[in-house]
Amino acid sequence: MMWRNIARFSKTAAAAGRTGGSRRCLSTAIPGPCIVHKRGSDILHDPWFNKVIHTRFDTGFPLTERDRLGLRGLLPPRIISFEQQYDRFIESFRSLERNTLGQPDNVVSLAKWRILNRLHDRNETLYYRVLIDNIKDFAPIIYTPTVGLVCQNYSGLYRRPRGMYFSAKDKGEMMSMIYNWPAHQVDMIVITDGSRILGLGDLGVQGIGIPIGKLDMYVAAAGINPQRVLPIMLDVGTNNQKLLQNPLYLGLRQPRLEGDEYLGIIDEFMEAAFTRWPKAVVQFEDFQAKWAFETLDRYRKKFCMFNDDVQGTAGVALAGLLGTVRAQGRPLSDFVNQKIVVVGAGSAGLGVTKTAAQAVARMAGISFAEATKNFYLIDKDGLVTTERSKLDPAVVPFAKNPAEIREGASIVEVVKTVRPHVLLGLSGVGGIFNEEVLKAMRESDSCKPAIFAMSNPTLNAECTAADAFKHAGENIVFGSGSPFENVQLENGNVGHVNQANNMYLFPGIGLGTLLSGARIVTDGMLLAAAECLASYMTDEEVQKGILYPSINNIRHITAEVGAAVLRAAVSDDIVEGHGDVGPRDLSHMSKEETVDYITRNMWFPIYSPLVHEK
Ligand SMILES: NC(=O)c1ccc[n+]([C@@H]2O[C@H](COP(=O)([O-])OP(=O)(O)OC[C@H]3O[C@@H](n4cnc5c(N)ncnc54)[C@H](O)[C@@H]3O)[C@@H](O)[C@H]2O)c1
Ligand SMILES: O=C(O)C[C@H](O)C(=O)O
Ligand SMILES: [Mg+2]
Repeated sequence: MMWRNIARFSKTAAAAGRTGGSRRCLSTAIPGPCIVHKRGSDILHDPWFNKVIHTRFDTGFPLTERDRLGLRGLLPPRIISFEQQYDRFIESFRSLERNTLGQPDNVVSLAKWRILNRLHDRNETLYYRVLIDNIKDFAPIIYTPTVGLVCQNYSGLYRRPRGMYFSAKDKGEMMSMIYNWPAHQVDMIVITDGSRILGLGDLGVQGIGIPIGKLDMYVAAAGINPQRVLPIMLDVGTNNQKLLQNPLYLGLRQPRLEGDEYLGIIDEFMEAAFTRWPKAVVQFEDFQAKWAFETLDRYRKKFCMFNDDVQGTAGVALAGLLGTVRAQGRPLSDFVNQKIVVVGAGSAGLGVTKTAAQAVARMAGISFAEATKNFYLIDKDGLVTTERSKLDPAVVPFAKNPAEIREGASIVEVVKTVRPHVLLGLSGVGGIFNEEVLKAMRESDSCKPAIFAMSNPTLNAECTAADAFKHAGENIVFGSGSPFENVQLENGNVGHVNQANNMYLFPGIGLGTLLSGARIVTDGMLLAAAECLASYMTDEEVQKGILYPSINNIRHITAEVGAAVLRAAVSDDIVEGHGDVGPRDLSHMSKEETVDYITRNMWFPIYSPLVHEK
């Protein structure tokens, strides 16, 4: 049963195999050799080359390889295949599930994270293979929601260093420090300063779990070679008093740097990273809103970077919003008439609202100011109106006339007055879409009201899926940032849960950018990614309330998104090519050829014969 899964993916491996000479350990149907500069026990301690499963000593090194690499005698004689190792790991995972039945959710989630992390530490090939083949089961462990718990308990969990740390104490040293990273080539960097980890707030240096989890998704979804990813923690201090007082806290014990001092640290890191790896793509992740916007503005024309919370989330939400129009059985052009209430005006909420209003402006051929008419923005002080003092300039276009609804109106007041088609939460406040709010959505002007509770992790979701269907009605469309089970409805139907998470876009944005060799990430590339996701589902699926593909198809959707991003980069005339594939080659590729090019460049985990070279 388990093995059938692998066989299916082996076909993908074959399809993804012919990638030219630029990568040494690429997957092929018959795997080519992998050059290794180590021998003997050094190989066994390197998770990239190691073929030993972590829970037992069963080893995948054949005898010839043991001879070649000086391993003979260092391992017990029995040899088992990759497939047997795979099955053994899954068996031990399932037995852990059985043994922890009935224990508290947090305990079970962390136990599952530990067993996967141990495999990650010991044998990357097997780790990524089980992750790819079982992405639906394992994404909630290595990514949202468990990754939040891991960050909260970070000091006691990580057994091996992973990623790089640049702290305020490293000022002036970063250009040389960056050369301490052992890999010669880096393709994808995910960086955080730990200031807004999911909806959990400032977790300081413990936020490193987020770049690690995002990069695991890059490997699983986009086939980025795991030897070429780099998680980064910029430690500029923390304002979390509990952490500052915790003797076990591993980060700098000082309040966060602000102003020019803060920017000086990030500037120095960016210069260092792009000096060593000029072709890398940098993803900013989980920065508090003011720095998310400021750094995006500061770097987006200068470096190849994007902010996932602002831009990735906006694209996924826009695809979801367009999907809700289709779910109502209305033409897409009706999007311009949808009334949308967004709760949360931070990096994600504002990014979504702005992008959706831009889409309305484009579709209706009206100005951005006119397009903001149907959007209502609510933050911690309630509805934003022009009466609000000290309005953030980015919020100004969305501020309502207080004569229409009062300044600071609550969510329920706004929902009752506006009767919106969509209620979308990016507030980080768990349960804020309470029974009263959800019941008010029954009076929506839409025949299929949409509720998006996009905050992470699960406890921070604005409502649960079950509550949404129970209180707002069985005809709603539902999306959440963290996974929930589908809901069995009283009318006999299934209430479908969509995971409205930026994981559907960031891997394709990163991969398409990388393989195009684009100098920067343009609005056109981001829009192409969102449009690709929006058109991915069939009308039939959308009518059932299924707005996004199953996570089991994440590699396929990522290839499509990556191709759309690449083609938009070609249209924007900013591509420099990748490896042997130049800008002219890219511009001559048809849509299908681009998808094929992207797919062939996805790394796939299989054991390669190791050949020693001095
Ligand atoms: N699903 C996804 O793909 C995705 C992507 C990005 C962010 N998120 C989630 O969105 C949440 C917010 O992220 P962010 O970066 O925008 O954070 P942020 O801190 O920048 O913004 C939070 C916003 O919520 C508002 N808010 C706080 N309490 C509120 C309340 N009681 N009522 C109404 N509004 C309130 C704040 O005023 C602020 O405008 C987090 O939980 C994050 O995990 C999800
Ligand atoms: O990390 C996620 O799951 C999505 C998003 O980037 C977030 O910050 O919540
Ligand atoms: Mg994020």
